[in-house]
Amino acid sequence: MATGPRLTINIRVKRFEAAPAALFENLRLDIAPSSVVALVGPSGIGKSTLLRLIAGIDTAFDGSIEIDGVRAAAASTPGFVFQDPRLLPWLTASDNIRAASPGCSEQEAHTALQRVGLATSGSLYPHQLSGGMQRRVALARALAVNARLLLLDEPFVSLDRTLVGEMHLLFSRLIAEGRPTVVFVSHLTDDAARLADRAILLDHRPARIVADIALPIPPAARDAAVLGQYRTLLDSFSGVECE
Ligand SMILES: Nc1ncnc2c1ncn2[C@@H]1O[C@H](COP(=O)(O)OP(=O)(O)OP(=O)(O)O)[C@@H](O)[C@H]1O
Repeated sequence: MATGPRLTINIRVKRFEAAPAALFENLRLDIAPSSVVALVGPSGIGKSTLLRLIAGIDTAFDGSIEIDGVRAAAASTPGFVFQDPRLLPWLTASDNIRAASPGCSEQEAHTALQRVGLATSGSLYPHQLSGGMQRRVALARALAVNARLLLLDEPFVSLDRTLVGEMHLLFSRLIAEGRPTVVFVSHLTDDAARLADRAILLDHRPARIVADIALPIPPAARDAAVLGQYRTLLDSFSGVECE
């Protein structure tokens, strides 16, 4: 079975020009292959920036980030899911996927859509898709780019409760099937309790890891009692919002 890569993060300094203080200083994080890591922390702490650094989109920092030993900026592009779907309105769902992934055939785009339950929607344009379907296309697009490493920035934000539940199930299934390495940002401990096998809580400025919590029971085996325990555990460290 395919497994995701190892991430080795060693940020000596990350500072935005004109910012009074560094965002990160001496931040070290080793992420094991095929683990699912939730990045949790207050707004503005640097979670999205950390995802962009891992993705190699932002290279303006002192230190190194390696994906299976290869510098992030030179490694295979990860699958990235943004807070909003960012679909091009003039392209069909299938062509949106192909546009993000040069060399992706129609058949491969179809397979990616099939994996997110949209096998019959490839010829529809974004305005013909519901909000939840657009999120699924965005996920299919990320899978087509790189199904081994997924970086997700608040992938469930502004979805209603039913859709969030559906997306949790979809992610759990895809993660169990493909065993990718996943790093996802969320401000809700519920997302981490349901999906992650490790939660990293960031706080302070420069941001520090204030808790590194293992969530060892596989997501499929987490019943209401386990989820309750995990949420309580995560809230006790983070003080962040819980659903
Ligand atoms: N391109 C940029 N130029 C200057 N400052 C930036 C830039 N991107 C982010 N920042 C600043 O870096 C800090 C961290 O931003 P980031 O978006 O990474 O935080 P976050 O933890 O993801 O926040 P949120 O949960 O609100 O999305 C913020 O103070 C933000 O203003």
